[in-house]
Amino acid sequence: MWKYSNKIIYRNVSGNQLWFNRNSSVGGTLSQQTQLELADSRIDEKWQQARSFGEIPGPSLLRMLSFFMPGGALRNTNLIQMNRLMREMYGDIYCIPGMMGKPNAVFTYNPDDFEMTYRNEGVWPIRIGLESLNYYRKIHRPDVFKGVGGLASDQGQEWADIRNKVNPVLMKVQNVRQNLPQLDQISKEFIDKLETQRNPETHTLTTDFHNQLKMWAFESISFVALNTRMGLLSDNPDPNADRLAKHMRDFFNYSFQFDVQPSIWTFYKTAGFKKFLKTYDNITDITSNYIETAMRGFGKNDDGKTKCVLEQLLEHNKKVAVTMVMDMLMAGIDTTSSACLTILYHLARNPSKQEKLRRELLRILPTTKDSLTDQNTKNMPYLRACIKEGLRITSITPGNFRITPKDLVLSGYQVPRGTGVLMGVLELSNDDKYFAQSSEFIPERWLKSDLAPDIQACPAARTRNPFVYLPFGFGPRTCIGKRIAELEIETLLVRLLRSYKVSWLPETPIEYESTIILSPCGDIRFKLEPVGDLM
Ligand code: HEM
Repeated sequence: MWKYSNKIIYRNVSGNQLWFNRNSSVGGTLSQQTQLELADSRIDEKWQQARSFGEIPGPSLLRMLSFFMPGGALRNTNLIQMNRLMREMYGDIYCIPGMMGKPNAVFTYNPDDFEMTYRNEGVWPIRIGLESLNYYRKIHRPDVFKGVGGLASDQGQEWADIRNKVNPVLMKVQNVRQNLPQLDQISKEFIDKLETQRNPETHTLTTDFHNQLKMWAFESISFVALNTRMGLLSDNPDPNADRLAKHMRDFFNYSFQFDVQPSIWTFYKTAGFKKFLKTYDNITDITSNYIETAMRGFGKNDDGKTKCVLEQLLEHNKKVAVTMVMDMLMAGIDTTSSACLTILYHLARNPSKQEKLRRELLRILPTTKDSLTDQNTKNMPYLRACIKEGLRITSITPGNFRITPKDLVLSGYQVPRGTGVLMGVLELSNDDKYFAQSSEFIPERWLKSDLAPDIQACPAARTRNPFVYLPFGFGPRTCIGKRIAELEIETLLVRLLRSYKVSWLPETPIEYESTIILSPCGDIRFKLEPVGDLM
């Protein structure tokens, strides 16, 4: 049982002591929403034998701040570089002191710690997410959201209330797969558009491929969430869809600035933060209008068909539907497009693997005019292995976060409840200790059995520890869009690699910027050479 009481745990870096301030909050959001159990402290033998929290390596608050000053070790680094440098300085477990109302955060690169953290996260895992969104919905616009913060930012019972409602709608494979024909149609239109932007002599594109992929991802997720075609892949997109796409881009940039980077907005609403609130307003207004329009069409001509995602969400109530649709749009564009681009890049750099995959795809779609169906997409083991392998090498979410509701022993240290635990999974999934030849793209490590004489399963190249590969997170709070993302990515990759032989043109590897996810950046150029039909 969770009780109403908070404590903040200060860490005395120079000594071994801990001291508690019971009336303070553990993070602004958390203090309002989730109360950490205040049971007796752990006294079992394992806990008592563990080294104290204060002994975990790591900088003091002042030293941490100095790292970001001119000439400091972490000045101008992105999140990935920052974590790597900190790991070099302090080792596989270190602690960063809490600042600006945030709790202390322990960073760990030990899979046993990941397992311990997830196994003890309870039924209402705490992952502090977009605090700006929580502020917007609960404090700035209670008139619209009436106390609902949404999946990404609510905690405790409030989070569980929404999650229980939307799990059957979004996590049930069959319910999500009913969108296959339309997602396939969207992917076909994407290819048709690429054809108009492709130079038939050089086989290169005249437009920004990453941006086109974002439009595909937007069109796909908005169809699933709103049952509406936005027309973003056509020459005449709906003007509101165009505006929404722009606000979504702004949301991503602002969110990095105000939710990830240190910011004073919780104390003082800067002009930049006010613009962010305006962006949230625009997204809310446009999304609500789309929902109203879609609702007017429901009930007509449905001929007993399975209800679409939006109709199913509206059956719970409109508040849940508006919140969830917005969350799907905000979480489902950059993630899916970045993941697709990443997997495509690895296939482009590994032509022999791409050829093996194409053999599978030619069986599924002998001609590009054929459609994808439940039947012909059932058996795509090599494609699924390629997707896993791409996300292993570059998990676009490089780590995951929990506030532990229980006292834990991590890597031999006491970690008191209320502490943030950051699990650096990307580093481990690229470590030869866990995946043999970890820098190589070997989809065969994910196969259960041999597919052909030249496609032999190699599970020995894979770690036995399941906590070292978790691109969609773990447990009751795992990504709610996982099924949708998988369906979208599979559909697009089948269409793209069935239509073109893809190669990577730049001399240098793909680069990433780390914002709220890892996003490909810099010189992104592919060569797309058409592949003919079998007959
Ligand atoms: C390749 C694409 C994607 C990746 C790699 C990804 C990854 C993740 C991860 C790692 C989490 C945290 C899970 C945890 O804490 O255990 C998460 C949460 C979430 N994702 Fe995704 N995601 C993707 C696509 C999507 C899509 C398409 C949607 C839209 C429905 C979505 C919606 C969400 C939401 C709403 C949450 C918060 C869930 C909660 O706290 O209950 N994601 N995602």
